[in-house]
Amino acid sequence: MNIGYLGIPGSYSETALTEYLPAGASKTNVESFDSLVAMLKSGELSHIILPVENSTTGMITRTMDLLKYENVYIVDEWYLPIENHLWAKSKMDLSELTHVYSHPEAFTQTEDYFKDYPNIKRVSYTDTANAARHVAESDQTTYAALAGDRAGRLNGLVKIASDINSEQANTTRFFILSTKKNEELGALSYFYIETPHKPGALLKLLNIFDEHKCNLLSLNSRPIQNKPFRYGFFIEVDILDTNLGALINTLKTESTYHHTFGSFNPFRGKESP
Ligand SMILES: O=C(O)C(=O)Cc1ccccc1
Repeated sequence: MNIGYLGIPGSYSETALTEYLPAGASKTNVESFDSLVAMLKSGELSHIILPVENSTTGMITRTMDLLKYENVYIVDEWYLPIENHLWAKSKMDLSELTHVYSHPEAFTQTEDYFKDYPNIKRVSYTDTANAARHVAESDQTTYAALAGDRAGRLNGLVKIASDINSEQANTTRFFILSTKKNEELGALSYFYIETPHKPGALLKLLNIFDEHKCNLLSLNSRPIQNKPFRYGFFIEVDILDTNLGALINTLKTESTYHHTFGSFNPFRGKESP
């Protein structure tokens, strides 16, 4: 098992993967979400880990949108509590700060904090750990990185602002994906479905879940590319009392496009060492 993750050691994806990693599996660092999906499809990686949902900001569309039309499946999930900190080369006053480097997802989670610092320029970087490395290697003492503890410490930086998330309980959910479905059924399933553009189409779809005794866990609508103001739906359900095969067959009758991301078991928490 060779699992690809975004960034370099210390990134949130790598931290989640280090906690998740099954015995004997290896980690491969990759520069972008697109490359991770491409390397999974080509067979270069057997699995990838992607951040997919955040407790503060909801579905992470920049990853989920990459999966809609691919034959990839969710085999497991992991939850990582995330504290974003500001890291610089040395102790400094926040008023001296000119640039903050980070992954866009970390900026989304800390939006409120930066309202008080309108002069600080936020610069997108490949991942939070690479942003920390960039600040460590730069000559500029007015630069900082927005990143987690491991990224800051691994790059020898100094914390200048601690836990600046907009919400206190900030947790990110990760999916572990493969091109092979789990052989055994898990308790959860996840779908992406496009319906005919007709009155009642979504209602018909939701009725199917009801008829198959599925507890709906989440529903997110996303614009369909090149079809302005038309939407597809990501739907997550509990399938404990459901015949998944029968459910999928019925869903197909009411959808113009349908992908089932297999089924998987819910996160049970970190095992104690
Ligand atoms: O940039 C990282 O460290 C990542 O792994 C992406 C990310 C950023 C913020 C929250 C979760 C994942």
